[in-house]
Amino acid sequence: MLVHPDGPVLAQAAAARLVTKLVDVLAERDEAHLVLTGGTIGIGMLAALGGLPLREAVDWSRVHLWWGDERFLPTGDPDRNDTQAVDALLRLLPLEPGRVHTMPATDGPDGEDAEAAAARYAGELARFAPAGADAPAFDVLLLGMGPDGHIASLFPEHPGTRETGPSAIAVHNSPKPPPNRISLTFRVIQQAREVWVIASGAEKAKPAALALSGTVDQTVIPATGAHGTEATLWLLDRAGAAELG
Ligand SMILES: O=C(O)[C@H](O)[C@@H](O)[C@H](O)[C@H](O)COP(=O)(O)O
Repeated sequence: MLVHPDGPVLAQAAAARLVTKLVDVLAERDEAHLVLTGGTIGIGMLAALGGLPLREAVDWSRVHLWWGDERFLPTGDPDRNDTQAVDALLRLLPLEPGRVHTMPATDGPDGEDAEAAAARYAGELARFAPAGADAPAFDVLLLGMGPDGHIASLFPEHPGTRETGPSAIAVHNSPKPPPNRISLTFRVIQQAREVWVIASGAEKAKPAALALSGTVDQTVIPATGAHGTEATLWLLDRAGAAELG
């Protein structure tokens, strides 16, 4: 766990860490798989990366971008996580369009059918999966965390937290607007090599402490289920870490 003084410093430090990590991954492998998150600090981190000249150290054309969750809205809607990511950073990067795997929108081939859209995304994940798997082993999977302890669009006590089958699911009646979303499931999140939870602010202190205590089920505090196969990193600011023992 790393604790930084405040949200802006946290965003800068996480951005610098991500650049270094991607450079390391690309030195070892032809391609890197990175999962982005929405939310204030998640997008703040991307904006910080946009301001870092060091971002040019990464060969972005070899980076696959995925999303941990998406607000199921039309393409270009300002509330979509991908729209915010493009505005904050992606428009500045020399990405390979075929490696930018946005989640479907309500004006896509499946229209408003979130189940079909989630199944379509599951198919996309499977296309890039190693033999025997149905999703890539993501090098870094970024997650914001809500004040209720949710990660991606897996909300406390919601059916999605019990889903063990598909890699991507439709989520309805989300307590955080908009009500319809698409999310990766715990199973796929937990197949990532590294999971980084990034959280800032006093309202995150309690769920962070509960999740890190290891005493609460992931169906109750979903952030408990945020872990990777090689590393799990919590990146917090002082306010977010205030209730840790
Ligand atoms: O669609 C979203 O909003 C997210 O992807 C969500 O999981 C987010 O990361 C957390 O809710 C934290 O958001 P804040 O940083 O804004 O609290």
